[in-house]
Amino acid sequence: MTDLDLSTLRGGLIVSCQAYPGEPMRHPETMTQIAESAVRGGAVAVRAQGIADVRLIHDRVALPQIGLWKDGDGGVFITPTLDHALAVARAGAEIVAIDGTRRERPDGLGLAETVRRLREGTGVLVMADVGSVADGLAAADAGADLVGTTLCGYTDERPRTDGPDLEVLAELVARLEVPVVAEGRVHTPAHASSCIDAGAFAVVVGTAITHPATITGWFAQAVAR
Ligand SMILES: CC(=O)N[C@H](C=O)[C@@H](O)[C@H](O)[C@H](O)COP(=O)(O)O
Repeated sequence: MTDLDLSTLRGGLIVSCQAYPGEPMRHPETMTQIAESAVRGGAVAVRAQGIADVRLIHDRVALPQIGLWKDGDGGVFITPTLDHALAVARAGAEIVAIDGTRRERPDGLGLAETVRRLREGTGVLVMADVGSVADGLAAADAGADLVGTTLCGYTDERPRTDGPDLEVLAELVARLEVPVVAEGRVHTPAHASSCIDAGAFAVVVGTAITHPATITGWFAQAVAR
């Protein structure tokens, strides 16, 4: 059962601390150090992937955590089943992020049933990662506590915008009562600020803060002649 007061996240920066399979930084200790650094920088919460990372960050970082478990990289892969979600909750995440699209889930459960059973079993809050306005409306109907624009540009419903998908963000903000979190391709402080201006409840930044290989690539490209 979480006693997280969501208002502590309002208007704040959430830092997503993730490394991908095969990468040098893919280690719970490393991701925990990144999360500890995010605390120093003023994050209000962190987001982390994988049971070992979620557990260690829960033990060591005194901030609320959005946990997820990525399984696979195509189709429904962000905490794809109820069992994945229960495991993330048991590892200590106060908020569990799950795929919140309208696509069929690998365990055949609907989103509403997944949300209900996850919440009943653990008392966590549920963040639905969505790829479109239609997804977001359906996820709120299904009972999600928060809706994130995380999957906009990663399903076939939206183009992959250069920067956050402000159009989906603003429309969800206008149409939903639950908090809408901006996530995905927030690459600069100006992007983050524009998400808040569009009404985001909070802004998640991953790559631009915690993924040095990509950031290095941006700079390498800028100096290339
Ligand atoms: C689509 C997908 O798999 N998104 C993942 C969700 O947890 C992460 O790989 C992203 O890094 C995260 O959403 C933050 O976004 P960005 O790294 O663009 O700031």
